[in-house]
Amino acid sequence: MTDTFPSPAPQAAIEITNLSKVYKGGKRALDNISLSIPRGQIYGLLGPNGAGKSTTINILAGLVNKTGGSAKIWGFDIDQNPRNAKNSIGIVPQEIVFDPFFTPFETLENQAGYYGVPKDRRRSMELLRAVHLEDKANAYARTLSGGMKRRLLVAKAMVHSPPILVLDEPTAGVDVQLRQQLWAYVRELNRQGVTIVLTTHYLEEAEELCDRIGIINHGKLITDKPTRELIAMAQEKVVQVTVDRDVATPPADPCFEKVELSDERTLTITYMKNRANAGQVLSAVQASGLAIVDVVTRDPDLEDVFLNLTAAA
Ligand SMILES: Nc1ncnc2c1ncn2[C@@H]1O[C@H](COP(=O)(O)OP(=O)(O)OP(=O)(O)O)[C@@H](O)[C@H]1O
Repeated sequence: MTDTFPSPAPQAAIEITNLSKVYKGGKRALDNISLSIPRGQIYGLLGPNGAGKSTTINILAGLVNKTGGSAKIWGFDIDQNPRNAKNSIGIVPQEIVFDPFFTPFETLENQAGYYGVPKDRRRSMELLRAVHLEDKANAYARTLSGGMKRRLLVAKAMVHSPPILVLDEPTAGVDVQLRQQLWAYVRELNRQGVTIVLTTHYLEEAEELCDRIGIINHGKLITDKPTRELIAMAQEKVVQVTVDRDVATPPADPCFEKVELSDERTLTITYMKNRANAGQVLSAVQASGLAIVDVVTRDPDLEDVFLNLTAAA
């Protein structure tokens, strides 16, 4: 598939430089964002409600006019080369919008026509199969469930075989099983060389899927790092220690950030990994006269990082 993509094949699939957006009425939705999304990755754009994620994507889609900065899609500047920029990207919007009187097959054929894909190069049935809608090919779109409509939107975004697929909150309202199917397809596209950009509220989803994550808050990019590095930034660690007898008052120690009694014999201790390590924490428990029977640790996850970063910004 990759060799059918438009050239040049740049290092960055998307390059955003000092991008700003002030809406009519004065709302500054994006404040000087610079971001480079590497080719071939699954990139997650995260942020709380109203952070500016959809604004960023809508600028790339040509649906919202930026008020400052520039953006390149697959090396094509969205102002200087809008046609090639548009042909290089497929966008799955947050809102479900279809003409309800067309069937899924017709919807894809119409979209292919819009992009000027010749009839012999169209892949409508193949795409419907890929998103598990083959048996609905000739049903009216209005009879599809919400999850089916969303999968049809993904197929619709891929009719012109773009090298970049952007999904704006693709799994909102999609049940767990369909979500898994959707991600399996997205992963498959990525394996075929398609760069994926997605926005999501589901941190677990981003953590599981994305190679790299950018976090936007109040229109500013507050971090942009490989997922693993981001998770390593979480400083809070939690260790649960089961001891050999009932405890009335939990022990105190300077290396504990917080200590709670989860039950009579279980201490839940939070410590900062830049200031203490598990060995020190356990020694402190033993030094208080308690013998340790069991230890369970919990690794920090993206949620910890996200909360820390968005609270600090
Ligand atoms: N057409 C508009 N006119 C004025 N303000 C807008 C418009 N669209 C969005 N905004 C504002 O710009 C800010 C960013 O909105 P945006 O939709 O980009 O955020 P988001 O990160 O996608 O949020 P969500 O996850 O809720 O979709 C918000 O404060 C929003 O209210």
